[in-house]
Amino acid sequence: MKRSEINQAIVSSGKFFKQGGWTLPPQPRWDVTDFGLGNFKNYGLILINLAEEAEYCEKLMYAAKGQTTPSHTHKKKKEDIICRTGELVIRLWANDPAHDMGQGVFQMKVNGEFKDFKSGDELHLKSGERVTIEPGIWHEFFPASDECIIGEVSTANDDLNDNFFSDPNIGRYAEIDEDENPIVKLLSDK
Ligand SMILES: O=C[C@@H](O)[C@@H](O)[C@H](O)CO
Repeated sequence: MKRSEINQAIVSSGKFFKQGGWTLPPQPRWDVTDFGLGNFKNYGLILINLAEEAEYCEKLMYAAKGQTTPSHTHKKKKEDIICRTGELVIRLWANDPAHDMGQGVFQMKVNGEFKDFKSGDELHLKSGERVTIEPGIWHEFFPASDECIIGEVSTANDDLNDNFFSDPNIGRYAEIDEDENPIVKLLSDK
């Protein structure tokens, strides 16, 4: 992923956050990723780590229509994914969709109430709605609206060691082609 694309993503998502009244903290901890796939328009996510403590974590995220966060799971982290602005689609599986034949049946909390799901089901979250994802549940998400602000409130976050993707070609952080100077230092920058 080119540094110019990262810079542009920070500027355009920053405008959208501002427009929606989401004031960012001083020195936001930006994390912009194409999941190592080199196709940010289709596989991309912009994250800001708001709180990172040993017990809990909070993130604010942005995705534009067409950008999927590919299927993955966490072994330790339990998280609420919250649609803050726009509409978000989340696909859920009981097992790795690379191997799951759609037999898994499970329950998950949506807006605090248990609902039944089977592997591959899509959940549409409108602004203000949330889903509680238990460790071991596989999920991918993408906006149904042109742009989407997504919240995450979770137990401890460890992006280096607790993200397991279905696609073995995926890496959590982007490989960066330094075609221009960074406008901010990313979490993944040395
Ligand atoms: O589901 C998404 C989240 O867990 C993100 O916080 C994670 O960084 C995506 O790899």
